[in-house]
Amino acid sequence: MPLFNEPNTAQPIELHKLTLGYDNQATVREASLRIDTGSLVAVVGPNGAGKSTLIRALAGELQPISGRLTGLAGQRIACLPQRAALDRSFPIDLRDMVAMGLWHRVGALGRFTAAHRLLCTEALAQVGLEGLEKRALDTLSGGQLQRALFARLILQDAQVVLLDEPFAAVDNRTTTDLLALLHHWQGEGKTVVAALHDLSQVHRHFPLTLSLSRAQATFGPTDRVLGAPNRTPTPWLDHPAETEAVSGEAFA
Ligand SMILES: Nc1ncnc2c1ncn2[C@@H]1O[C@H](COP(=O)(O)OP(=O)(O)OP(=O)(O)O)[C@@H](O)[C@H]1O
Repeated sequence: MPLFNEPNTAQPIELHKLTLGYDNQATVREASLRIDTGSLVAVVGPNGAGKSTLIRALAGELQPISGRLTGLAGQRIACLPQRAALDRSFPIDLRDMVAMGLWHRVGALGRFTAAHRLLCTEALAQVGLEGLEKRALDTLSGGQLQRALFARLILQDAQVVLLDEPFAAVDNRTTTDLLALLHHWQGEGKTVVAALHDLSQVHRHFPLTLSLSRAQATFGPTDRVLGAPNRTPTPWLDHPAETEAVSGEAFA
């Protein structure tokens, strides 16, 4: 059951000759593609190919070297970074951490009401953590913590959900449950983009794939981008990741 009933005003995300990188070195070069609203997209590629870089750009945390990224302005975007930066020794309980997802509703000066508390309880129940509201963060297992971070994402109720390796070092049961949540979000019309390493998981759950290799982006239906399931070697093994220098003139 959705916790919120707001109209979904999401728009397609478009990359127009988008070049991303650091210190004028292109990690993703001149990518042009369109991600329709309600898409479930895997971003794959070898280590260092630029998956996190792309997620950071979509989250608005990294400015392009050149090109444009459109369709994200005015949309609520939720991003779960890789190995989510969270100090587990911070003295708050699980409900307080999850409640941060309600920031857009409560605001800096707003009052945290009984209705907000109930939303936290419901979100925790949706990820299988009912009854653990008062638990300190440092008493949670890795899988429980990841479930809690997804409960926070539920409360963020974003139109675009960005996930950087959300299932790394997470047990199978948790992964299965959280994948179901991704499908649920897609069913609600949210756009979900997740950087992933497990290609069989991508084949099973992600209809669309954006593959990054040699700074090039290839986007389309997963079977077309990655080949048939269980194909070996992985598509990019012949082409190890590299960055390309961006000439000042070319991108002036
Ligand atoms: N803050 C930064 N400053 C400079 N270079 C960076 C920075 N962050 C990443 N890079 C470089 O950009 C390239 C892409 O990194 P990125 O983290 O996006 O790759 P990735 O595909 O997510 O890798 P992995 O699968 O290992 O997480 C790498 O060469 C990396 O060293």
